Amino acid sequence: MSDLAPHEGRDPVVRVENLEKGFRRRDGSTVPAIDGVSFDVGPGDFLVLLGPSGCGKTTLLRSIAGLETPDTGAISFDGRPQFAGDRQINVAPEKRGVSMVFQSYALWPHMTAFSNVAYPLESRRSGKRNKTEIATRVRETLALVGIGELEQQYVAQMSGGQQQRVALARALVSNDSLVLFDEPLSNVDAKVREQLRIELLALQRDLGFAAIFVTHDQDEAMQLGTRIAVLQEGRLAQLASPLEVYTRPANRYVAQFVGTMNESLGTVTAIKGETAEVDTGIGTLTGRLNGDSIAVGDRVAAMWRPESGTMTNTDPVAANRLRGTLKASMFVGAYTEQVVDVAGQDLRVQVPGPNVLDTGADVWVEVPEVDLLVMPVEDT
Ligand SMILES: Nc1ncnc2c1ncn2[C@@H]1O[C@H](COP(=O)(O)OP(=O)(O)OP(=O)(O)O)[C@@H](O)[C@H]1O
Repeated sequence: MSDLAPHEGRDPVVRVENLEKGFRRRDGSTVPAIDGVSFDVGPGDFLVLLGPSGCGKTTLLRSIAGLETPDTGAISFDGRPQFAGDRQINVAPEKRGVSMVFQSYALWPHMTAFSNVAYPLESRRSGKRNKTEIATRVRETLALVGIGELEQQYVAQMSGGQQQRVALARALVSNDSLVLFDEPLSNVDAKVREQLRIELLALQRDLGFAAIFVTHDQDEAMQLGTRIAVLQEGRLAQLASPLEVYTRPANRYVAQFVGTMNESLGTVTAIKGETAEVDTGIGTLTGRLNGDSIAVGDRVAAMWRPESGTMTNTDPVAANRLRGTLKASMFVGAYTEQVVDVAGQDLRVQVPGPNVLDTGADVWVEVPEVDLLVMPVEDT
């Protein structure tokens, strides 16, 4: 899959073309960590690379930073080649003019916040700035990420959240047009993580840099990304807006990985226009075709999201009525997550407010046709 598009006459901030990178295993086999990936990142884009462990996110990000050398393909920044396999071009990381924030912070613990943040300016562009200019810029940046008062504190004496703010300041201090993030929020607790996400988005919008952000956390991807690239064994399974990835997943792998899906496997018994009827172990389900070339007799997955279903104790009239027993009810605050046993399969339904039915009650689950996706099963 490719996502190269013209950007109104100007070069994209990042262009990745047909990138490939394999790692040799001890047994002599090769793992294709990046397998023919192409995409553009425009000015101000926030691209999230999402996927499970081992799908190639970090290798792709490190290749863009210049910390990993791809086998073939090309990477350019603003039209300037950084890597070109066929032309032996491979610009050194420190010459690429990008900043990176790591999961491990990668700070010097026995140096102050100020010294850590000043480092890129002193090492990379010392010729252009004098000491006073550097100090002003460092202080501005520390204030920007909310730790102006900690400038003389040693990093080793800071909380995880404060250290990650120092790492963020160090990435922003050079004012690069591209900042790369490798799971930067996974070592801080849930509340701090949430706060840092909000601040990061505001900073990115205000400063206007393009971001590429690696995560395996689909909530984080949905919250941060202007676009999400879902990776599957080194390939791009889908690259689209969070809304599109959620409502029109490109395949079953994406549907299963992003958000929660109820899934019943079955066989197509009829197709009418964009709608298919599927014979499943829990009854006949009707939904939207989500995939090319699905035919009668094909093995498919009927999938729908917990918030698309409704649960009642009276027989509904519409299609996709499923009779079951309320197995569990979990009040989560904004909604109640219901688990309904339908012919031995646990289905999840989210209903607003608290539950009014007793566990063990006979219930009906109803799913609108438009919210049920019929997907091929052979492509995962
Ligand atoms: N230095 C290496 N030597 C050999 N194999 C490697 C090396 N680095 C990565 N791999 C392999 O390449 C594949 C992609 O790894 P990568 O770290 O990019 O995945 P990831 O999606 O970032 O995973 P995680 O979320 O766990 O960091 C995996 O199969 C991994 O085992």
